[in-house]
Amino acid sequence: MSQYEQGDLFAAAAKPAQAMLLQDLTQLQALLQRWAQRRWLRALDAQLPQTLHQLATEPNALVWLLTALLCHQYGRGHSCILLQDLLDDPDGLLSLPPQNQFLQRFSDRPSQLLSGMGMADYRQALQGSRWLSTDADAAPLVLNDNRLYLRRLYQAEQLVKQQISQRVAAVLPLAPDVAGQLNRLFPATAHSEPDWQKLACAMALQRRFAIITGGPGTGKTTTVVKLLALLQQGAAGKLQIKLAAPTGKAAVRLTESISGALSRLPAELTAAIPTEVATLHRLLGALPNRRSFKHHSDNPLQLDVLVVDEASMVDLEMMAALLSAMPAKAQLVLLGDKDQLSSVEAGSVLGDLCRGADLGGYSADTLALLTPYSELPLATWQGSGTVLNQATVMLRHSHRFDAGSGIGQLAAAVNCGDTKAPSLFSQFEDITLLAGNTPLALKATVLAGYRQYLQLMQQSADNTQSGREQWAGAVLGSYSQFQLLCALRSGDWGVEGLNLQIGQWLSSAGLIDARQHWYAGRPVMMQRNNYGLGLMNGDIGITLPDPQSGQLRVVFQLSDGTLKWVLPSRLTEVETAFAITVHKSQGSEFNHCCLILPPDNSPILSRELLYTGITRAKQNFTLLCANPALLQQAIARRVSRSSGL
Ligand SMILES: Nc1ncnc2c1ncn2[C@@H]1O[C@H](COP(=O)(O)OP(=O)(O)OP(=O)(O)O)[C@@H](O)[C@H]1O
Repeated sequence: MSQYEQGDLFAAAAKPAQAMLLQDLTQLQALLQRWAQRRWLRALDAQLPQTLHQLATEPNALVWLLTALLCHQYGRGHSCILLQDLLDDPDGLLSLPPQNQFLQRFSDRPSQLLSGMGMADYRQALQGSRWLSTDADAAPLVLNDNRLYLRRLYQAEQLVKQQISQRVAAVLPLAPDVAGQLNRLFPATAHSEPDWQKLACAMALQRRFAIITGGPGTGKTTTVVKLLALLQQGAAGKLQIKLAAPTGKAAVRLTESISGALSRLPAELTAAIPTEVATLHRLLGALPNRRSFKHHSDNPLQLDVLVVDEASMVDLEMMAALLSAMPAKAQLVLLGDKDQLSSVEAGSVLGDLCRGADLGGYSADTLALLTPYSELPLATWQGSGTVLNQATVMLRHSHRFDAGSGIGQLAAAVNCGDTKAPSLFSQFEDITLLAGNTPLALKATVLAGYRQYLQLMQQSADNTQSGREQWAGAVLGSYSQFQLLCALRSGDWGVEGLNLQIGQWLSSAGLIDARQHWYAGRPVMMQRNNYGLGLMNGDIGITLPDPQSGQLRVVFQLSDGTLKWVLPSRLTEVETAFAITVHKSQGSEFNHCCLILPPDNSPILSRELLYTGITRAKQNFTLLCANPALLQQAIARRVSRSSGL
């Protein structure tokens, strides 16, 4: 009999009923089922302890509970549970009860169940468990420094740490005339700040791993193109350079922006730089129905330099797969905006890697690498930053948004937690706040936003191949002018409710006929990667009547710019995309973005969510918000994901 069953663990517990529950597996299982029925946990979370128990019996109910909670946290994007956080604020950490139920009173909240527990209780329970990995035994849980992991995630985190440390340790030699070349590509300016683009280039030239982070329009692509030109010039032969992005949509965007950046450089510098961008899954060679890839440490990628854009969307396991497939001598450059929401899957890798990047935190050695290329002294950026700070440069000046741009000002104010940000709406024309009567305002906004592409769709295309492609391309282009974003998935204010409502409004306006599940004009978003079709999670297509056959097809734009026509019946995992979550909008930009916030407070409303939503807009941003007080609360709230990076 374990100590739990003897009851001494709960001797000091204030709530005997909860203590009983943690001594009795049957009662605990019933509790997990109850939480799953309330949709507090996924069925998978409640089931995992049972599945593990069948493989290796575990009599301790506390271990069962921690395992189910760990799986729940993994589903919410956390790589691990910090046991101290679980002790301090279980309900807040676990978001149980969840966002839409948190105002109700429940007597079986985690805080009540776990009250009276201490760190020693957790450690004692876990260390006695067969589910905990030891040096000799690869079990499913890992306890490291009071962080509890699923072993897969722990291994991925270790691999990322180890690989990056190794890559950052080496300093690569520079070509003799690199200072002159950098000066030609980055002419001196009268700015009072160092030229961070030039310094990012100087840093990445000398490292096998570098991160160039910055907000929208800060010149990440411009800088990386110059970097690639310099690397190629300094190389003995032609370099194998590859470009990648986490989603198809992000790949299309990078292709466009790389082509734009190349056109601004002299042709002799750009000849060897590719414009073709692969998704990470394709680059690594995803294997059907498997987590592993064709390329890994024993079969590395064949390349000299890899640039990965939109790195904030790369989750921990993908980053581990990518790093292990990198040839030891090759250079990896990550581009991304560290302040955006993290990946949908577990991990907040870019955010974690860039922690402290705002301050520089450069060691004397790193400053010695950068100083020869800076017109201004860099002493204020010296510090005792992490190993990763030594490979990271943050671009700080947006060249896309000038001082007259409300989008740029609003994004910056939200990002630094300035609660006066809402006052900017009255000062700029490109940002609009619609507070108060939200349904009416929403209806007017989406009808105006989606009318144009639907009317274009109704103009028939000619029957020729080129006529069909031109028409479909124009409809897709027109769709991307406007997008409604929301914070939640379920409920009236989530994607589910909003898509239904918008479908009805557009039908009443005669713009679509939504009586069938598939109808002309229905925009859909892929919810999973479909390698057979070459479509990735997050890709948006539009259902169109094929002018040649008259049948409905869903048309997607691929990363090389071509269109793919797919039979609707082949698309099983798609959702209507009149409204999409901010999470799913990452990697995309729209001329006009409208973000709608729910009327009630919710932990999901955060600074990162607002910032990511605002920065999806290129020309106009509208915020629909029934309760403006929520805006202040969202700006003040930060997302934090547990990880050991
Ligand atoms: N140093 C600079 N001086 C003037 N204009 C610049 C400079 N750097 C970049 N730009 C311009 O700013 C715009 C945005 O640059 P770029 O696309 O490189 O930024 P980005 O950070 O990659 O943007 P995104 O947020 O879309 O990823 C481009 O029009 C580019 O020409």
